Amino acid sequence: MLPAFVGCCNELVTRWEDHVGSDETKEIDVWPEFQNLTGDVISRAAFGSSFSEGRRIFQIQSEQAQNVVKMLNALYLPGFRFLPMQLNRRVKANAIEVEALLKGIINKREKAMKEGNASNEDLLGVLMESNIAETKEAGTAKPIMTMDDIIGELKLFYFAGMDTTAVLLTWTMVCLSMHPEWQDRAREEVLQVFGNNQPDFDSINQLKVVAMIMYEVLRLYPPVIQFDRQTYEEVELGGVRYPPGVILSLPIVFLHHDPDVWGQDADEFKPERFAEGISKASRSGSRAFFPFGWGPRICVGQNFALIEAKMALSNILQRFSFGLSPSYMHAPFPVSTLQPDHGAQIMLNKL
Ligand code: HEM
Repeated sequence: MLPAFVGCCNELVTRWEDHVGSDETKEIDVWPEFQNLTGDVISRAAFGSSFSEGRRIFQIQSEQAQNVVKMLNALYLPGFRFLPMQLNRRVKANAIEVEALLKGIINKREKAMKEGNASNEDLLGVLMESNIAETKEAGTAKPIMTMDDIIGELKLFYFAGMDTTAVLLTWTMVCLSMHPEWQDRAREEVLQVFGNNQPDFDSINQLKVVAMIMYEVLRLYPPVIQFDRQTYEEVELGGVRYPPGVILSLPIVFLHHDPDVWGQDADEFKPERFAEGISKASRSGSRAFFPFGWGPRICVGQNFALIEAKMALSNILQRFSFGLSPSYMHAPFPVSTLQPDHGAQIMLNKL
């Protein structure tokens, strides 16, 4: 996965350098930039050499997420989604195109595996190899994971892994623009650890200030603002008995802003609260901080996301200083993730 991170981050900062050119300072909307970055990273990590086909998939998946939000915000009428309205037709056409693209990639890989010249270093390779191994172990002719299962897993990785990390990076740039003293501290640390060399996997964990900043951004602007659980048997919670089938919502964003847990300065950007780790940051220990969920279904991509975000931020801090553009309007808005409603316009200065 590391070459995917390094290659994509380098492309991003080189493009930004070209964008600033010989000007002293130049505006850029970092929100679509980070969507492209995280889409590229997930495409390379998932599909390796089929990266350009992967890119088309993430464009469609992004559009699908917006379409779903449009549908949820529309007046609900039973059966409405089956009518041949423009939005319904678009959603259906998108779903067909993604399935066809994914089937094409999987078939190509299957053929290459049979011919013995496929790499299993990407997610698709890992999924297909483990499927073959598990099917052999089970001694059945029918594969354990069907084509539809593999397609479902790949789609999930796009949905789960792209916009989430893009919003983390976007709010980090916004917060560091609003708090230049933390931007300076982060840059100092990055330069101390990496100098002007390419940030590498082994040393990324030495970044303590950057980690504190990322946690504080994840607390204030959790990319996923709530998650749900459904009771499968009768349970008692906080003195209330719930029958099976009840959906319970955990509002991450409210808990992350609760003054009883975080103190009266709960709404302020103060990365120093994480100086001694997550468990000492709040009055409730680590129980009040769950940007990646909790329990057996906790986010499987959390390390992937944090390494990717730290690597991208380190590359940016090595080359640029930045601040908010006068055109920036602060409007966090929950779409499928907590996104900047009017973009995130940042003024970049080459160092
Ligand atoms: C800052 C970035 C990210 C955040 C905040 C985030 C957050 C979350 C949350 C809250 C959940 C639900 C957990 C639960 O129900 O307890 C989740 C699930 C998941 N995430 Fe992430 N995620 C991020 C990045 C990623 C990345 C980069 C990937 C893939 C490479 C990924 C893959 C997944 C998958 C596959 C699931 C479903 C796990 C399951 O149901 O077992 N996520 N994520």
